[in-house]
Amino acid sequence: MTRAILSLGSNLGDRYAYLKEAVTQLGDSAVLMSGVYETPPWGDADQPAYLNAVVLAVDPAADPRSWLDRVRELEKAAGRARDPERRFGPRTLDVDVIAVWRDDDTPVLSDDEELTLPHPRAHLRAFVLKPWLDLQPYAQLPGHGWVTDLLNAPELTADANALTPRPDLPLESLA
Ligand SMILES: Nc1ncnc2c1ncn2[C@@H]1O[C@H](COP(=O)(O)OP(=O)(O)OP(=O)(O)O)[C@@H](O)[C@H]1O
Ligand SMILES: Nc1nc2c(c(=O)[nH]1)N=C(CO)CN2
Repeated sequence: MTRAILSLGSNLGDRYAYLKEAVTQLGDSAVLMSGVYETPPWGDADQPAYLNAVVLAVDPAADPRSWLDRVRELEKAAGRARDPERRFGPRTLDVDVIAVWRDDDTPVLSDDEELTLPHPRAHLRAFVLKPWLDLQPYAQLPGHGWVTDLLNAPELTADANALTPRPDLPLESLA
């Protein structure tokens, strides 16, 4: 059994519908959903604002690799509309595997290009860290320490302050 923190993002089309559909497809494995946040684009400024959220997913049958297979399926179902020339460009749905833990709570570490764990840019992204804290105030990002310390780092202050909670767009009731 493994549990995973997954991050969801969308900035094209009906953004909320894409997030809801992803949670619905995760089904019983989606155990906890964060609030949804409206977030300015990170990494490539010339695109619309994103909706972002984080999900704690648990599955007795999932090995680390199967989380990657699942997120690819979710992105495929959302049409994966994105420009291959723009690495951090707009997309209907982006689902990243942020970190995975085994049953005994040990984190899965991987430097495989296909599945790097923890996600190599998670510690730089307020749009991942802030929603994650909603779910787990004492969360630690393996190899990087407390999520709250990462979010409060001076380099992330501007990004953290620019996140807007969207309580009008709940995901909790969908699982
Ligand atoms: N932890 C991870 N979660 C999701 N994909 C990963 C991870 N580690 C490596 N990858 C690989 O990254 C590839 C590109 O993924 P994706 O299209 O989501 O990247 P991106 O959205 O452009 O950038 P980012 O991963 O920084 O959000 C995927 O095909 C996948 O195999
Ligand atoms: N705010 C925000 N910015 C992004 C996001 C995202 O989910 N939210 N995803 C990206 C894909 O790599 C690039 N930039």
